Amino acid sequence: MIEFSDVTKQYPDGTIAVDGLSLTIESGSFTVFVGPSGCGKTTSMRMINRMIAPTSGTISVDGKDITTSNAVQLRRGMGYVIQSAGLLPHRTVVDNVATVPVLQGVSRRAARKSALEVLERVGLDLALATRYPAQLSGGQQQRVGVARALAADPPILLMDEPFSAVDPVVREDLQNEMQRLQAELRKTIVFVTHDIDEAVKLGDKVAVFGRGGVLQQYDEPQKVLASPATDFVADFVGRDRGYRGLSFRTAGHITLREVRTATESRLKELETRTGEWVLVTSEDGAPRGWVDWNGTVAAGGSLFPAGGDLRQALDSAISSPSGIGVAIDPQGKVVGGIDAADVLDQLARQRRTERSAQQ
Ligand SMILES: Nc1ncnc2c1ncn2[C@@H]1O[C@H](COP(=O)(O)OP(=O)(O)OP(=O)(O)O)[C@@H](O)[C@H]1O
Repeated sequence: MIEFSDVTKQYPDGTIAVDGLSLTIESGSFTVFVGPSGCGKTTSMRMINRMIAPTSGTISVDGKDITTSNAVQLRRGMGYVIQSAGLLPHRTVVDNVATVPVLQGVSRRAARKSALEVLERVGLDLALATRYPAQLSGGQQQRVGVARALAADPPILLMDEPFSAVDPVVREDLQNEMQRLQAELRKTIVFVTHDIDEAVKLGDKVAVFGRGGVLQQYDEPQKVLASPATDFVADFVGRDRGYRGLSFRTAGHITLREVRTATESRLKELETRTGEWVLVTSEDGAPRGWVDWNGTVAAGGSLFPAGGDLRQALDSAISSPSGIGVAIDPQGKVVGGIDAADVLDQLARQRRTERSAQQ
């Protein structure tokens, strides 16, 4: 457990970066510090591993005031990942990951062996292990950065905007990987971002910081979206918060619609009525796109993993040229369709149930 008690940081030039922060971070939880630039997220995070000292207040880890531990010792229990990955340019990937264990006295051979295991765990192709950082893409470098932070198996992981510098597709991959890893490892993670979407996706809890380093709200992400504590939070989470909130609601109860399908090889024989769309699939049932009643082929929209959330369901419907979202099973085969009205009905039903449970 990490505990901030009335922590303030004022820099020598008078800037108050963090103002009276009190916050408890449970062990094994994924906590995201989010807020606009300059609101004290990084300063707060760096006070946890004593890279920055508070002006007043105390921070404790597992009940122990961190100023009573040796800073080097303290940092051994905390992996640290930064935006630029921060890899050593003249060391290979595997040696970058092995660095900290070697410094801690593990033999080079044993450290390399476990470095390869960690690299595999973060989803890096092991063929890249003998490359130098400059020979990797930004996304691959970030995976190595995460592997390096995990190499000494620290209970706490501090991550400062780790995925900000990569493109949105790679970023989503890295976020998914992080969720998978955390389900496996259950570290205490503190993650800084200015992206509210990233925060609500990854966080068990989200701490929204405002101007002057004042904590505005510390809550589960769905609560931050549904009931912003201040105007600042409402403004920061933005107009799409209703749509974002759908990602916390299951679409598992929606009955899928039947969708007319045709394999690519049978397209020529297809007869359709006006207004009818047919979903084109591969021979093994994976969706390929849609064809309309004139025989015009259109690319498909996003796919809805059956049993997923309402946001995925709605997005699949509204991004589909036919208006019908395509639901797929874990093998990627089409299992049915979903339209936007089904999603809105389900939302209304869930809300009614919640309201009657509250009464
Ligand atoms: N060494 C320093 N000296 C003086 N002021 C500083 C110093 N480091 C940060 N600040 C100021 O403290 C405030 C908080 O900065 P901090 O980096 O913690 O914010 P942040 O929320 O992490 O921002 P960003 O998302 O831009 O990194 C800002 O006003 C910043 O300019």
